[in-house]
Amino acid sequence: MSEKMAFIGAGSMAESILSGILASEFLPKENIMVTNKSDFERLEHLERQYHIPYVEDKREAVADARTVLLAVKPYDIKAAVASIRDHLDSDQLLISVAAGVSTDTISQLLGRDIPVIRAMPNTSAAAGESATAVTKGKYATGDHLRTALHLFSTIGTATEVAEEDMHTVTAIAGSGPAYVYYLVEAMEEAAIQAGLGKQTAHELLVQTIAGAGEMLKSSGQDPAELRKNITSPGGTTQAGLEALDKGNFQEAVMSCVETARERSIELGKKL
Ligand SMILES: NC(=O)C1=CN([C@@H]2O[C@H](COP(=O)(O)OP(=O)(O)OC[C@H]3O[C@@H](n4cnc5c(N)ncnc54)[C@H](O)[C@@H]3O)[C@@H](O)[C@H]2O)C=CC1
Ligand SMILES: O=C(O)[C@@H]1CCC=N1
Repeated sequence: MSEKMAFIGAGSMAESILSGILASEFLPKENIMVTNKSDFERLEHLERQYHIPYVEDKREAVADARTVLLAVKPYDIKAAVASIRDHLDSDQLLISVAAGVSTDTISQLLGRDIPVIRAMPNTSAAAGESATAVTKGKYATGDHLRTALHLFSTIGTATEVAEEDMHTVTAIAGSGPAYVYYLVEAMEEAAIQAGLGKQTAHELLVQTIAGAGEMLKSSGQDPAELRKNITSPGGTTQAGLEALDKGNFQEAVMSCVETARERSIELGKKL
């Protein structure tokens, strides 16, 4: 079996993962095949951008692949699995990144004992900085799990979680980057309204977020401690945090995570 990898679905998550894989040199571009449903513009974009040959015939794409990565929307999973099911063997590994969709559901759709791993990466994979959680289905072995952990560790961190925790993981880590970007958008807007140039505001915020992330990673301090180190009594930070509290910041964020988690559960049930 070659080390080839086939992508079923050529959208933003597929692009983030494959660009991360290429940058990390986990696989050369010749070993990656990408298919899509009907949007050939996406395939042409990937070919132009990453020189990845696209394949229109799914049989051709999966026949040769050791790993098949399913990166279609949850509502397209049924059709996508149906289109590859007959071309898969039990010595191949199917990895799904679809939000909410359980490994049992995928196994049922496959109707065969193909090993399945469910993964939840995020788009920071493109920068080698995804926080990916993985869980294994009933036909997947420890070796399959290690293969998936290895693959995702080339594009960030990779952690095994229990399948029941995947909805929570999706809410905080899969969707998480979007909440950070939303915060940055709001801070940028406030700075611009106060008269700061857009570019200056943007550059300061990018480094502020990256620096805070680095402190969370490397300081050994928890977030509350790091926050307290910045908050002088009666100072600017305290004033700002009090305004956030007035706007029920914590409740809003907790409701954001809980609502995203519930949506993940719904997406899995809708199939
Ligand atoms: N975008 C993100 O940040 C993340 C997305 N995910 C999951 O990744 C999956 C894909 O999401 P996106 O890339 O954002 O969606 P997208 O809409 O950008 O891409 C999905 C692609 O799948 C293709 N497709 C649909 N049906 C197909 C079929 N039967 N065969 C082959 N290709 C087919 C579509 O043409 C499209 O290009 C979703 O299930 C999502 O839950 C997981 C983690 C993060
Ligand atoms: O919004 C979504 O449904 C997907 C799953 C996690 C991030 N994007």
